[in-house]
Amino acid sequence: MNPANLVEISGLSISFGNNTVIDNISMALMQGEITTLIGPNGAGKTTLVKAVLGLLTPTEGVIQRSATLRIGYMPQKLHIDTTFPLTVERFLKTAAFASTADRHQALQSVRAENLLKQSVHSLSGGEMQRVLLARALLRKPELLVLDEPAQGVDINGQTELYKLIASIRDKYNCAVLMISHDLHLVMAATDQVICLNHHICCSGHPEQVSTDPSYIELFGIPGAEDLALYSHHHNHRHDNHGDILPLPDKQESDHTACGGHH
Ligand SMILES: Nc1ncnc2c1ncn2[C@@H]1O[C@H](COP(=O)(O)OP(=O)(O)OP(=O)(O)O)[C@@H](O)[C@H]1O
Repeated sequence: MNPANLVEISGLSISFGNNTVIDNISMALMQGEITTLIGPNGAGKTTLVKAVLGLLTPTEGVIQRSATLRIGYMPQKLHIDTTFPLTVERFLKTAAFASTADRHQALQSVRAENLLKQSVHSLSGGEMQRVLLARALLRKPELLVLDEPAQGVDINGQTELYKLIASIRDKYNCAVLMISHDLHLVMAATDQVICLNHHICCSGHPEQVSTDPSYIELFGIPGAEDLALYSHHHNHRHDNHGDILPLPDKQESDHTACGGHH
């Protein structure tokens, strides 16, 4: 394993019965780098994240983690019984073992110190996400895993949240692996984008991915035709289920192909 990597994935496939959800994926997560997983519903993003967390066993392939890797995980949603009175402070106490100073520091890192005594039930979408992020930070993670961190947050709050995630990466020098549906919002705060549709359709810096034909095919950016597309060799296309089909002919391949790394 390369010592610069915290996690190294090679040839990973995960199937549920006959359904291959992750198909021969290789990638690495590096210290200090933000990796964003992007892909349509059902593409396998959460499955891949669960495998990285060690919650799912690979059907094929290997996931290597650095020996003492500490992971902080922020779930997509947390359902808390509304009849159960719970302040942010108590909520954070239920997470990892942490001192009062640690809790204050974590809340400070997400700019939510003022919420300490507030009920979790009265938080806005954006505030709740910050508290969940603070909770993930209590473990002093080397790898922070975030499943759609901006879900339920209004558009201004989303931009703020992604900036916050980038500042947390700077402060903790941790790796970040996050799932997002919105590349243009995360662009400024991402080093590596992996466009997933069971296999890796394309990957690289966000600018590169956002102009990749396979990304445009999946997400249909308005006005994509006006973008200067960078071209590369396409060797397949997808049907509506994301399954791989051979290219029908050369002309059609420009708009239906999924190229990039395999
Ligand atoms: N434990 C499981 N057993 C059987 N099928 C599963 C299981 N977990 C996930 N799947 C299936 O795997 C596919 C990928 O699911 P996954 O949740 O990884 O997708 P996703 O990319 O995160 O989707 P979304 O964007 O909708 O959250 C789906 O078709 C799902 O039904």
